[in-house]
Amino acid sequence: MEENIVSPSNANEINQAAVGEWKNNENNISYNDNYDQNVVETLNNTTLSDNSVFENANIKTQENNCDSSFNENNTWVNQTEQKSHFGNTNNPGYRKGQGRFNKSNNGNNSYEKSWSNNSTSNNNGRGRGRGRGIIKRFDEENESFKSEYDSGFNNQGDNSVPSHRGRGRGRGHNRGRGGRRDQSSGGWHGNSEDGHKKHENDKPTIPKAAYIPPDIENEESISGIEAGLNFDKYKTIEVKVSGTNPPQSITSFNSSGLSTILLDNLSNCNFSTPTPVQNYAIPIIIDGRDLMASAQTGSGKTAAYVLPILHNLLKQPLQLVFDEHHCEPHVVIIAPTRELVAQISECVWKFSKGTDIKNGLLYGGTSVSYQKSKILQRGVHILTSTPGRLNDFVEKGIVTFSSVKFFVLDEADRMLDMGFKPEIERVLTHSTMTPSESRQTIMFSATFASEIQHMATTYLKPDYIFVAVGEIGGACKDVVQTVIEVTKFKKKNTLLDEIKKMENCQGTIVFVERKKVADYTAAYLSELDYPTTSIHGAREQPEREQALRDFKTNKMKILVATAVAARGLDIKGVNYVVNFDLPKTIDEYVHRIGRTGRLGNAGKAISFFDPEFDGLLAPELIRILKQADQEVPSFLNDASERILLASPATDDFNDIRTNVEVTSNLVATEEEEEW
Ligand SMILES: Nc1ncnc2c1ncn2[C@@H]1O[C@H](COP(=O)(O)OP(=O)(O)OP(=O)(O)O)[C@@H](O)[C@H]1O
Repeated sequence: MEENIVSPSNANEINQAAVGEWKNNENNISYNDNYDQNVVETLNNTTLSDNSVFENANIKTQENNCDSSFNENNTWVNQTEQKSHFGNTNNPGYRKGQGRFNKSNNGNNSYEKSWSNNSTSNNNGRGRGRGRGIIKRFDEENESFKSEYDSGFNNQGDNSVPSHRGRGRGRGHNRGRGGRRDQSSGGWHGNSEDGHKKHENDKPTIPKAAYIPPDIENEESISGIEAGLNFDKYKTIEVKVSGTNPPQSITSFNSSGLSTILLDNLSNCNFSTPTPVQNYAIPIIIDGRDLMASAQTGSGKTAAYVLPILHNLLKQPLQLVFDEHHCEPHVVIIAPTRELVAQISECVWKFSKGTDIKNGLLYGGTSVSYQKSKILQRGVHILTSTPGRLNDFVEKGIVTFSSVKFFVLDEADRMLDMGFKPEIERVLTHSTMTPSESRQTIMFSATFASEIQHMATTYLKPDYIFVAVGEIGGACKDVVQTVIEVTKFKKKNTLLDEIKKMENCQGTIVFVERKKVADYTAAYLSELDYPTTSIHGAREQPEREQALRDFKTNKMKILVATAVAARGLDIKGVNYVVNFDLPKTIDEYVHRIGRTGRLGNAGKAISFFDPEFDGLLAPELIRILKQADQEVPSFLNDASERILLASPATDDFNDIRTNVEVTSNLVATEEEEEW
């Protein structure tokens, strides 16, 4: 099928779904969230699949399914299931909902005032219906397809996000404002009449647009965060190294032995002093050892593996292996989200500048044919990818692994948890993959639960080195953490209060659990004149990237995000992280609040704790607060006591191996070295 190419310039024109249930009683706008907490766990246990199917599929949307019976054989579902490697459909996640509408975003990628109860804005869309059925939906947080138990309908005219329909009939709960926002009139257009007719008559087929992301413009556009006042405090963090004969750590880039061209690039990027994780990881990787490393968020883990890998490639140049049909990268880096893959690839780009090293990237939501032609045009030494897209290319024989010398898992614990593990296993057990003895396997994360470490050892050589900078899974101490007790119905007002208290809300990320709450919250804040955008898995890729760009360039002050933005994203000037909804796991909390307070800069995290829903997190939250020398509010202690009565706290952990040598603070000081 021909791809419908969308370039960044017209990316904004794609509409996106925003779902939620609104009540607008004149001046009192409220949101009715029928969120069933229990379904989240189910959703987390769903299958992995490949996002690129999107691009190969003709997606049929059903518009405004008012009072209609829904097509059970959703085209999208069928397209998905035809792909046998998308595997397990036995484990559907179910999400309950009631009638709801989709609301498209406008062309500015923001949520401008748009839904005021204004009779002149033709704001009279009606949606009724209560359909239920198991449907397949792509979940970009997990880059996977999920089956969902969904009711409700799409009250939107030309939504390019596939609609999801099960059987349905009867009355729904939407009122008014569904539909597409027409830029020409600036209002919401309820389009139930039109939509209904189209649904009955022609069921339009909307080809999936294939997006070509913009190339990196220059170093300036991807420049990293500048070191903050607390950068020097990194020196005081305890570092534990375990494993036999670890190489001596370095104390400066100049004495690291890194190639001159890398040193030049480092200096161009204003990297003057290595961070602790760089002090340790660089010599270990240069020395050819496998490595599992944990260090706090924002402490330079990416450069800690990119630099020594580049160094080794430069020291022993490897011929590019490719032809018009396939290529064999020497380095494969896998990360969980698309934006993170792009960011890592930018890091490779800036440090390999001036060398012959070829760098490619693959991620979902973008044109398959474009990415294919990019990597086959000239071959790649280093390929950075999300797992789903990589496996798609592997299945098609476009990428094989016979030449792999380095295999890197960034956010390794996430890559090895239930969600991504099958995808990673598929790569590592691929018939062409070089055996672990013939490659270096490298894993990094700020969090590394011991069960994940156990799993990870399967892929590492037995003599791998383990480096722990500070407490594994600990929060960055430069983030001041505040926890506020608030019930779910008061969160919206509390958020507003907190934003008003900020001197300047520029650089605020608000994390929510659900995509529709992300859209609702972004719309709500925009309505109150706080320029806000959102990033989540139901947004089209161009919109996601535009949202990030708008936030990075301060066009938007606030970014409302789901888990897609929790890990790895390195954005300058993030001053606040607000956990509007707390995540389900403490590791996720650590990653989220780590979007601020990076590289020695100060940051602030505010979390809304709803005792009804967040109680289970209380003991771990207290542990993290204490570890980071933060105040523990009494309500949290109370909540924790209730939980601990049921289950005792877990111990701290380190390297899971008990039979290896452990060295603490192995780093030589500058003085020692000079001496
Ligand atoms: N030695 C250094 N000197 C100056 N800047 C650095 C140095 N190391 C890393 N940085 C910058 O610090 C920022 C954080 O780095 P990076 O994103 O690699 O952190 P991380 O540890 O991977 O964080 P996370 O756990 O959130 O993924 C980036 O902007 C990077 O360019």
